[in-house]
Amino acid sequence: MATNQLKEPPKRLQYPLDSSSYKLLNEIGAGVSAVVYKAICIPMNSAAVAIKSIDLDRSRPDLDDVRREAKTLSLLSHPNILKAHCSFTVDRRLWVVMPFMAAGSLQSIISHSHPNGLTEPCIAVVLRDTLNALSYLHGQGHLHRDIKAGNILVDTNGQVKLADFGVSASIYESSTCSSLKFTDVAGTPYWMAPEVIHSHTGYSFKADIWSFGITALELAHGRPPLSHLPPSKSMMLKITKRFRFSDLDKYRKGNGNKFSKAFKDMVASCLDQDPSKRPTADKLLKHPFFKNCKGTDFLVKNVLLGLPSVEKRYKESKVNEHADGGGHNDDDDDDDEDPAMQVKERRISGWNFNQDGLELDPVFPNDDAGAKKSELGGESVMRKMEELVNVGGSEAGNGGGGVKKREKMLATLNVLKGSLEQELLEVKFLLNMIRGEEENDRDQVVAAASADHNEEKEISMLRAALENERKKNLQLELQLHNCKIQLSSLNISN
Ligand SMILES: Nc1ncnc2c1ncn2[C@@H]1O[C@H](COP(=O)(O)OP(=O)(O)OP(=O)(O)O)[C@@H](O)[C@H]1O
Repeated sequence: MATNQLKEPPKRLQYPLDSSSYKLLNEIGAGVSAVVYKAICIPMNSAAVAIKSIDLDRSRPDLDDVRREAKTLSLLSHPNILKAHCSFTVDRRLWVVMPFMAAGSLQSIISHSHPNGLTEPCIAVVLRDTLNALSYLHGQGHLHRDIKAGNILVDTNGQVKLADFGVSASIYESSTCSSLKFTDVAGTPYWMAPEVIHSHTGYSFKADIWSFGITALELAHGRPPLSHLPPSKSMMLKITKRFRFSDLDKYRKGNGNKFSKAFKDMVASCLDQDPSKRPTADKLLKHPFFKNCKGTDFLVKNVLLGLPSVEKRYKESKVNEHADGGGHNDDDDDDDEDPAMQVKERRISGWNFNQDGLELDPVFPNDDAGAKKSELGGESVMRKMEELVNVGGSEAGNGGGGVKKREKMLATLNVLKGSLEQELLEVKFLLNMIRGEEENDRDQVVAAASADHNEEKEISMLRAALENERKKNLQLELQLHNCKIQLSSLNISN
């Protein structure tokens, strides 16, 4: 009606920007550099709020970036996006005041009540609403950069909202946009897309889609893939370099069969190694998996009913953590391992999604597996090339058969070339990692002046590792060079 159209839009309530207007009630969560509290806002009729208090010394944000981001955020509005009421600094902490989502995050729900994951119809509701939020964000030209169950919040009425947008983007990212810096502050890179780990090109919309796929696995299995690996400063190396077989067994749940083909297909499309092949959020929303998706009341009946409050769950999780002896040891590094265990480790060059098992499979450099990615290690590449050259020489004058052989060689050499290029990228990535760690250690040694023996030992070990990687790099460049010569000579003779 005309009268309705003339009505002023409801004014947004301005939450006070001073800490004395708020009363902190309980701690309800904690991340690497932030603590989340349930609180009340006294001048707002004691309305319940959640306050994320971020340690600015640990997260080193550019406050101008935070302000700019907050301003952009205030212009966004979507039912599935949690918008902060306001933010302000309190000493060396940034307080982000948000609506209180009484059921907490999906991560806290599954870790408390569904350790083996949610059922598919519940997953569908959560993922559909998350995709609605993502589709809106991407449509407005924004990335989320931190999609995970810990950032999907639920209210008691089953409403699902994506949180931490903007805050994570500007606070947790260094201005140089180096994805490796992520390990300093944000903890675990389990949700990171391969292109974000392996290159310095940074984030794209499709990296959000990869994280969305990992979140689907997290909701289905109760935790993200590889999360049993202890968090430590070498986390990135652990993910990209070595893999313990005992961990592989622990990780395998063997429950891939309980999931529908539609779900597996939807996750597989998000976890394509090639970002350009991953669907957009809009396209995903049309996937058959979301057909006949239930409403939010379904979540209330099947997940929220009987669930203890978020504060109670957090308290219990703290008690359990203490009983377990504090969980993972941060300094846990496989280098101290029993030598027998080390033998069981192999370098890995990446991860492939295993659609049937609904899990990630490690890719080992020496696996032949169709030689479609970087599975070929340096030595076997050389052997393969020698074989090819020998075959090529003896077949050269054999008319039609020779041409066919040559085409086959050409195709194989192209695969080898691709494989070497990828291997080279990975070695470069490792070199950067090692250089970064070496620099950090060097700073610490200078600061510690008296320098204890262990650190020096560690540095020399890192130097040796760096030297090894350098040699390997050289060798790979050489092999690549030979491969290119081989290819161009074949192209010319064809
Ligand atoms: N607005 C909110 N309402 C209710 N609970 C919340 C709210 N924000 C966060 N929480 C709870 O606090 C927990 C920790 O939040 P935080 O944002 O620190 O989580 P995280 O994303 O897992 O950590 P990090 O972002 O540091 O990796 C969440 O898992 C959730 O249960």
